[in-house]
Amino acid sequence: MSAPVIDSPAQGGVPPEPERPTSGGDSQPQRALGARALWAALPLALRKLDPRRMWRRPVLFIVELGALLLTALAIAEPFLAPSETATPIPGGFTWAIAAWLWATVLFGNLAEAVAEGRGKAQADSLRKTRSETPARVLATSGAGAWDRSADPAGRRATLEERASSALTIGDVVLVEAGDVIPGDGDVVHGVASVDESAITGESAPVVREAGGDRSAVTGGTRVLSDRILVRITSTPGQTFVDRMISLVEGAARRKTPNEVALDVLLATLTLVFLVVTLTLNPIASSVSAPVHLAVLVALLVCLIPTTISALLSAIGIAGMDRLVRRNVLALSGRAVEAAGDVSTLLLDKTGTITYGNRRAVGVNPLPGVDADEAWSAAVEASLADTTPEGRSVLSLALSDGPRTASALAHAALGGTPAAVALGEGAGTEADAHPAAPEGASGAAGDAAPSGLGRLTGSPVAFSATTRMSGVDRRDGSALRKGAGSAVLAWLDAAGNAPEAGVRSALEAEVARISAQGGTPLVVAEQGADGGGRALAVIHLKDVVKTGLPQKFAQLRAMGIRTVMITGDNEVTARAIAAEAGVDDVLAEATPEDKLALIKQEQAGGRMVAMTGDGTNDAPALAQADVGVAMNTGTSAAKEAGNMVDLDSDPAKLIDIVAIGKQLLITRGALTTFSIANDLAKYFAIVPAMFMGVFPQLAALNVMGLSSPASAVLSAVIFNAVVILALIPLALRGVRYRAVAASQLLGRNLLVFGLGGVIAPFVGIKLIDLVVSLLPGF
Ligand SMILES: Nc1ncnc2c1ncn2[C@@H]1O[C@H](COP(=O)(O)OP(=O)(O)OP(=O)(O)O)[C@@H](O)[C@H]1O
Ligand SMILES: [K+]
Ligand SMILES: [Mg+2]
Repeated sequence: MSAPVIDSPAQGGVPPEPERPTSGGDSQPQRALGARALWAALPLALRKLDPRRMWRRPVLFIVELGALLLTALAIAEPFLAPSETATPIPGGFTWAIAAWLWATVLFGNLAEAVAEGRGKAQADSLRKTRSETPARVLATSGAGAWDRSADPAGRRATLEERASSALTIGDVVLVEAGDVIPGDGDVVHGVASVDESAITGESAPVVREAGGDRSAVTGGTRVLSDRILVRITSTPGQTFVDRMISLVEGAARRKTPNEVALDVLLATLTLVFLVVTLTLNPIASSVSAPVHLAVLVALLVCLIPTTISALLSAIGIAGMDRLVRRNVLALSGRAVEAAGDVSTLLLDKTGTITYGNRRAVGVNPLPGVDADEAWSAAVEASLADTTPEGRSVLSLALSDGPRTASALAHAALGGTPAAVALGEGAGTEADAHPAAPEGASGAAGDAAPSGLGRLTGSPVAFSATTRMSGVDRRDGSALRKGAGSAVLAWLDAAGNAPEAGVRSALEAEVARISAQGGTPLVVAEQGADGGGRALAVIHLKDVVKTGLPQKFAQLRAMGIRTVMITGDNEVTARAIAAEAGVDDVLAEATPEDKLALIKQEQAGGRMVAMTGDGTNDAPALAQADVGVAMNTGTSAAKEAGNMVDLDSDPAKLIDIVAIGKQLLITRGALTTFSIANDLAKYFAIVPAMFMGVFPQLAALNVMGLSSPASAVLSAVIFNAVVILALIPLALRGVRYRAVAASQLLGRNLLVFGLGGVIAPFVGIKLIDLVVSLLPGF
């Protein structure tokens, strides 16, 4: 819990944001914003005074120029002939104003520096994961070594030791239990449990495996068991951890379009006040002596919106930092803002709503098909299927299938070229399986693609668009397994629609599996001569993540509609949707359908968030306003989204939306406060400036300030101090509560608008009481 150190006057009644402990990524136990944090940020704040950096913040840049000008004037003044001015100026006045203008700029820089400094400790601990590790690179040229369709020569792969910093995209490295993964990549062979705590802070190991939606691994994490082949997908220096570091340090941050727009508005306002101030003397010259330069600059600085300009970037950085503390990496500030306005959340099913560990648990023959034939077809249709689902069919057949199917599965699981490269004997799995006949393992010398044992023909890989996988046999016949509708359409197209009896049995089986939330895969065969039939239904099982219904109810209360979009069939989708508690489902969706749905929602003016993990979700993640990729997902998904959730928790969007809303509200509130504040300062300074000339103006001196010089200096001091006082609020954020936006707006206008008007009157008066003690003021 960060303790509010300085309470701003406008903050009354806004309870501090409740902060939960996060599972990890937060190496600082406390982020209390005390004097220590401000002190630690001072060097950076001083470096930010460099005009080459300053000009990006035009309002503060004007203040810096004013400070420079008055410093020069203060130095030169003793050597200049005294001239009469409208305001009586005591000695040291110019110095005092100049000093407080420097303080104003410094406080503005401090706000940004403190915000940036908060990620420092985490960045340092992330840096440790980037240490150099030796990598064992597969020396056979590129893909051939592990590609199943490669020439059998690929089996003679050798390993070459190389430094992790010398890896290039496309290298395939061998990583074994105990090794640190040398770079970001996708697992192309094998399954391993991986300790990702260095990045996620979560100590439970995660499973990473080839082929599916859980294939991405991050450099710097450690393999705990087994061995995997990883194809490197990013060059050293541009890895996920590198991006994380620059993110938590705020180095990668760019102004969001909204911030740019606000900046332009504030700069325009500044320009207007600049013109007003510059024309003051020429206009007043007929009735009055000129206004002293220090008073003019003070007036300008008090009128321009310094408060919000100083705090603007800190508010944005703090929003991203709050996400990091909840283990969400926002890769763009724009996404954080968009999150505040999200009204629809689309979620992928497998791996997002479910754990994504979809495994075959049964192969059920259809009427007229014997078990042997059904299982063998299921295995054969999975021989070339590299997805975890496909491999799970082989493992199931190996352990539970009839003898022929089991032997076939055994042949396929042993002796792939990749397995040879890994040093796996062609009989690793056979040892556990006595039924495996001699000679079934290893496919060397076979005419078939190496390692695929009995696969004679060309493999048909799974795609989310066809929703099928299988094999086209040499003799012209073909096997397919996949979504019921897809396989039936495949049979139908060749005039092989199953007869009524089979069809109803098939439908009953599909319905039975679907009703349990399982994924049914129908296996079918078509001969070269035209005949064809459905053979079996494979039951894939997955588990819904816990605690989702309550979380989705919370999203509903926030006005966000949740829609699950899945490639799975309607019944399965509905079963899972009911269990998870989402509002709506779109079933049998192809990647194009997902994309189209997002575009359609966006066309209706709605902000859309999407969470997903698969490569087939990537286009949708990229199109969504907020695209949250699960950390368990593929590199492509993580690349496409603008946020990554290290905890892979679809309900994380609740936090993301709350933080986005809080960011928008905080910025709105502080903008209101800043502008209301500046108007009030006008009443302090203008009467003071001309009181000598127009005594009637004394009526405007409602605060009863001690002298014109004290009034001007007090206003400048207040203007600087208010920035410092509001830094904690800017970083912590105005508390967001799930109430109607209009209610929130009204309340904030009242608190921050009224507060902004009243605060300077009280503050300036108090400062004036102190300043008036100075001689001459
Ligand atoms: N290895 C496979 N072989 C054949 N068909 C498959 C395979 N894996 C999945 N399918 C079928 O294709 C459909 C779409 O699969 P996929 O996992 O790509 O869907 P998705 O759009 O990512 O949706 P979700 O991940 O939410 O289930 C599945 O529902 C299933 O019917
Ligand atoms: K100001
Ligand atoms: Mg998916």
